[in-house]
Amino acid sequence: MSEKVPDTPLEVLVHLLTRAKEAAEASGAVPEEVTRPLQKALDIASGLDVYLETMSTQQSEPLAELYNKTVSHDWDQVHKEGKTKFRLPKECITGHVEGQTLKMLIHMSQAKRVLEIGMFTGYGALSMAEGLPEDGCLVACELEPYLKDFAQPIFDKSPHGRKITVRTGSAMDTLRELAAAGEQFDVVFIDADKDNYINYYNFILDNNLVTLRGVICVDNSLFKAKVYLKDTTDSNGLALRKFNQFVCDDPRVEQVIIPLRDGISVIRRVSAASECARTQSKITDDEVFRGVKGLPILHRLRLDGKVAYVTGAGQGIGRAFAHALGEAGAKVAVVDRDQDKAEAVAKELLLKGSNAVAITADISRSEDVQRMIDSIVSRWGSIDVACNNAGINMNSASEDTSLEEWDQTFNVNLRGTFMCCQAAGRVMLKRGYGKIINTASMASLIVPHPQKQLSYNTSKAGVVKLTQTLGAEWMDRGVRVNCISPGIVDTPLIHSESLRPLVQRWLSDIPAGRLAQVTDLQAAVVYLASDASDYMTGHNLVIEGGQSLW
Ligand SMILES: C[S@@+](CC[C@H](N)C(=O)[O-])C[C@H]1O[C@@H](n2cnc3c(N)ncnc32)[C@H](O)[C@@H]1O
Repeated sequence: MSEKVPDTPLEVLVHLLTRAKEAAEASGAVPEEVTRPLQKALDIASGLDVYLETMSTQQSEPLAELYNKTVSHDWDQVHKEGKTKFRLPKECITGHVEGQTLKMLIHMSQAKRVLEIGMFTGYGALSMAEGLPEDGCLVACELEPYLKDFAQPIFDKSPHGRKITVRTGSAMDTLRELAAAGEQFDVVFIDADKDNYINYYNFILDNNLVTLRGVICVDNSLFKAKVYLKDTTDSNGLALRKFNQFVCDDPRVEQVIIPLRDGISVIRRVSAASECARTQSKITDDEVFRGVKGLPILHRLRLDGKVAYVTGAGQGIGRAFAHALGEAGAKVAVVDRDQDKAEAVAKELLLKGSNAVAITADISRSEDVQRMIDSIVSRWGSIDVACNNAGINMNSASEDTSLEEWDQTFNVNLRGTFMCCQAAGRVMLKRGYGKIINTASMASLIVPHPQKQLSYNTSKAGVVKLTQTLGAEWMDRGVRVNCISPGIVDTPLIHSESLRPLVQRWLSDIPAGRLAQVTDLQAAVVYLASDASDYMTGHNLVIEGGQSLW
């Protein structure tokens, strides 16, 4: 069996230490003070890759199949038969630990679009695709059409394979086509012909192929240590040395070389503002250009560290609101009259990595409302976002509506919402900051029919007026009060026997042609909870698929 050619600085080290140890043993005259540390150095160096392999999360089945198929393939024969232009060494493959690293980077950067330059048999491509969200996509550039046919059947076996599109031909041609089509990527992985690395890199930056907050990763940037060994004559080693220096001197970016396998450079663009200052470009350097507090718009919607509560969060709209606020980074108190439901939703949030607590409270009882506010403040120190969502709906013809129904509806929908606004508002006014979001209803604007719900409609109209009044009164003290008015939401309630026949009737009244899903309302609550909506108060944000327009 031919000896394995060392492929990384560490493998070179192991190779050299092994040779030294063999020479020492053969000579028989090397003292123990030398052979013992030599053996220790060899153990450390030769154990590292094995340890990293063992301790990194195991590869998926399709990746394992891709790896085995690649390393057992006769690439020399394929080349001899003229099926590939170049002789491809199986060592080209990124492999398990590097694949897992790339997948992790994709997760961490929350990338949705990835570009790979140099796919080989697709190990890196599939690893990165595994880290992408369901609607993510990866474009892989590969010179050899043979490799596309090799990889595709295994991509097809993976649920992530459909995210990958392989573009065969010269990578530079593909880059030009992508740039002409205005494509942009969050992560670009350069792993093709080494002497073209600088050209790929410059083309990507000059044509904005990588997004402003994107990352370029470069493989083999240590090139078996040849980038820093003085006696290097190897053309690829010299190309990589030149490339690393070029990137290091490039004021457009920051870079770090991670000494994993044969080296991975991670390169990110520095802010546009400093690039403009450097090039003295004529720009209007204001918050529109830089972003408020330097944040791009999507980051301004984040709620990291904010304390929120949602009433009626045990199901339906409230549950969706609680998830949305948690996903945006807030700590969420999940409040419901039903303890089991509140606990179940709080558990869902905890499972997703949010900080959550369940609180049982009936918001029509003033002592429950105060207890809810006090327990949130004592647990998390304050309240930034109050989502007063709990409500009830009863149907009756107006001439038959009992005072009991009227009082019950108003006690929860309007009196309860007022008590929550007041108790949360007192905490917020003291700090001079807060966001109150009430759930009103499209019924505050129109009279939904044919169902009869006088007390519900009037209570929700009251919620809008409550919102407008508090919004105007508290705005100059830092507390914004807005409400969301959903149309008819598709909840299990709607499918009850009595309401089911009405659904068809409602649908003919909705320009959107469907009922609202609770997920249709989630972005609105995050927007109203975030600093991005700071200039908005007393607003009734109607989300009803156009129903109130007809
Ligand atoms: C090191 S391998 C890539 C390994 C791959 N990233 C992986 O995850 O296993 C380099 C690949 O780049 C391809 N390549 C080389 N020059 C190219 C070019 N000019 N355009 C496109 N692909 C190229 C080669 O055919 C080869 O498959």
